[in-house]
Amino acid sequence: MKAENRDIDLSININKARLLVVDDEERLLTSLQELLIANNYQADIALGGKNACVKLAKQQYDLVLLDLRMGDFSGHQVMDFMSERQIDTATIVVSGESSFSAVSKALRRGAYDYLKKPYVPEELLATVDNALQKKLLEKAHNAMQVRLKKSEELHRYIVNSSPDIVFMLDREGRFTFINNKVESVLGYHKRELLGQHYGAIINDKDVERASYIFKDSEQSGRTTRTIELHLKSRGENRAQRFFEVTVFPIESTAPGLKSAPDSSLKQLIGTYGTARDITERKEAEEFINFQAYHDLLTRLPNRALFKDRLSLAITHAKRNTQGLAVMFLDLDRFKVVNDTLGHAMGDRLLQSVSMRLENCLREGDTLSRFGGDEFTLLLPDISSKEDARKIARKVINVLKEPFILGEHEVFVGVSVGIAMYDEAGTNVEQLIQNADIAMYHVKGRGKDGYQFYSDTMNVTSSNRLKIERDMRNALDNKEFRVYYQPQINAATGGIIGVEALIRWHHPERGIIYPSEFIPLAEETKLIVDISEWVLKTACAEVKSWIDAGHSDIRLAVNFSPSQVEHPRFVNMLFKQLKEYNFPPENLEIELTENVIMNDLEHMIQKLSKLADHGITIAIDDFGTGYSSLNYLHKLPIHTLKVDQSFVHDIQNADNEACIVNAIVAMAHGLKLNIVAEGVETANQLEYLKSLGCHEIQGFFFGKARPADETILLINSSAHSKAS
Ligand SMILES: Nc1nc2c(ncn2[C@@H]2O[C@@H]3COP(=O)(O)O[C@H]4[C@@H](O)[C@H](n5cnc6c(=O)[nH]c(N)nc65)O[C@@H]4COP(=O)(O)O[C@H]3[C@H]2O)c(=O)[nH]1
Repeated sequence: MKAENRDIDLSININKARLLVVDDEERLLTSLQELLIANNYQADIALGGKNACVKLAKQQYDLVLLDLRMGDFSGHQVMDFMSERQIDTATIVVSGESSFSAVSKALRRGAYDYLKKPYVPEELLATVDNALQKKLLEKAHNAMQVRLKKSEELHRYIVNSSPDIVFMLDREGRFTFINNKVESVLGYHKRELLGQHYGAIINDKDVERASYIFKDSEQSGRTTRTIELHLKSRGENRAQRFFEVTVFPIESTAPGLKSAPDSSLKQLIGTYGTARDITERKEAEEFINFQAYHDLLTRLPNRALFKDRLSLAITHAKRNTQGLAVMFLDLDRFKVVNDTLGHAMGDRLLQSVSMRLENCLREGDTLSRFGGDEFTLLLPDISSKEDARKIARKVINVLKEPFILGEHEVFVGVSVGIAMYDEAGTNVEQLIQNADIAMYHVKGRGKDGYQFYSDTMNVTSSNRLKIERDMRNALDNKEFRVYYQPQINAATGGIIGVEALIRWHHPERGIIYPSEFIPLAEETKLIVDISEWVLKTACAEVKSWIDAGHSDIRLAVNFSPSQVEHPRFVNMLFKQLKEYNFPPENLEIELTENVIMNDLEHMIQKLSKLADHGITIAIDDFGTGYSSLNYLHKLPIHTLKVDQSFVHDIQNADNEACIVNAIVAMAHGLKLNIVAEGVETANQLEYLKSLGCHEIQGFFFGKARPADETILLINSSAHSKAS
């Protein structure tokens, strides 16, 4: 209560009120002063108008009893003085003057009352009391007005400086109030919105949701409702701002609002609401969400999102008895780019690869970056292997084209493993893992290409683990053997060399061929130990044949990618040759094109060292992989081995358009030795001979055999040559 009245000047204690009596008649002055003092007022006197002005200027009075007609300075002049100086003191005119004009002049100047001399003391006292009461009320009223104004200003300030848009709507949804915030946040002037329907500022796609919430809040009574909406704004860069809008209904009984005719009845008269700009928060949330499910470099879905989509696709495929394919993609030469051109270029390459891949996919396919240079591809609704094959080829071809990174032109290949639902798995993990296994089979041969997962790749991980364990033991248990396939001089039919091919004599499964375990050995890096063993064994066995008189016999050995990529590859090889005293010129190492292209610069150095020591180098499976002429002349290569798929294409001796023609012609042009692999028929042999291909390998002359059988063959070949 005290606080409330603080602004009201209640200084007029009527009994203690300070009065000024002004008259030019001294006697009258003192009698009036005495009367007032006797009635508990404080009363000063001023003799004449001028004296009154001096006193009024110095002292604040609650009431002036003022004579009008005074010689020096009239009562009217005193009143003018008061109004000029804004001296807000109540005035009662006590005068003998009773002309209408004098009285009305005094009242016009703000006199409270008029008392004609001579007056009755009671009448004067009553008039004084009355004027003081009136002045007190007036003061209280003024103070209340000031407080009200301040309070209104404060509320206006609070509402307008709210961080939110604050608004009120009438029952029809038209703005009846909106704060200034709407101008800075949405760019509207509030005048243009008042009277407009709220729908005018709601983004079209949100209008329906909004109408539900606004209606609902009216219908359900008191409930506060919150909704997130896009509001339309002025200026293009703000077009997509997001707001959290909270609304609740206003009832007729709400404080400060006009009551309904029947005030006992609560009626809804509109809606009150706030709209908070949550664009930044939304964007941050979206970014966090995006980050959780995407790879930030390529902006592709990440592993988690891929698995999620695959899981949905599997459910869909099950329900609709449809197929789907999962592809596991691994870039073949990414490491080289990253190591030689730096990570920034590596990143650019990954971005370009993603873009190319995305461009060859359909809507509904999911491409994800699985990590590093690995990508996975989900192709829903694929029912035939043929369709999957087409896409795999497309993917391979699209990445075969060179990538321009700054001033560099780089080539990357891709190895693609494919797992078809439900043949290669029925759940997310199986399909991804089997596509990965299939990809390793492609990698194992060091070439870009694709391969479908098949059961022979050893389906389950427990199976993989078993093979891995068995493979580790196989070396200790001496279960590996080196078989030798003869390489024949087509003109003479004599054996000029042998290719060492590993076989695994598994105690339970019998002979296992390299295609079944080499990829896993490559994946687990066991290949290094196995290859070392093959080289040692073959060197030892073939050396014994050389020592037995077959001094020209050539030993061709396959080298795996991880073996060749090893930094000490050259030294290790020399060490082994030395250990078995194996003549380097009798050794030919077989590498696939992609092994070479994986790290061309280092490969040039490494192979040059080998060639300097007399070791010959053959490109295996020529024509299936990278097939770029560009590198051939940079490398010390001696032999091209035509891949057996091209040899199989030779149907008869007048076959004209086959690829073999081109490869042989090219090898001749580059003065390279050429070995045709996989020769199975006389027709093929004849045709190759006619092209000038003089070294032949294939079942036509014999499969790979154990060492003891091979030396017999060599002996007999040498014998027939001699005879
Ligand atoms: N259909 C048909 N096939 C023929 C014919 N002539 C030869 N072959 C087979 O073709 C493959 C030729 O070897 P490759 O291309 O180097 O391909 C080899 C090679 O890349 C890899 N490999 C074999 N031994 C080793 C090894 O000791 N170390 C490494 N790193 N890889 C090896 O495994 C692959 C497969 O070896 P194999 O199963 O022994 O299969 C051998 C051979 O048995 C023919 O007339 N018709």
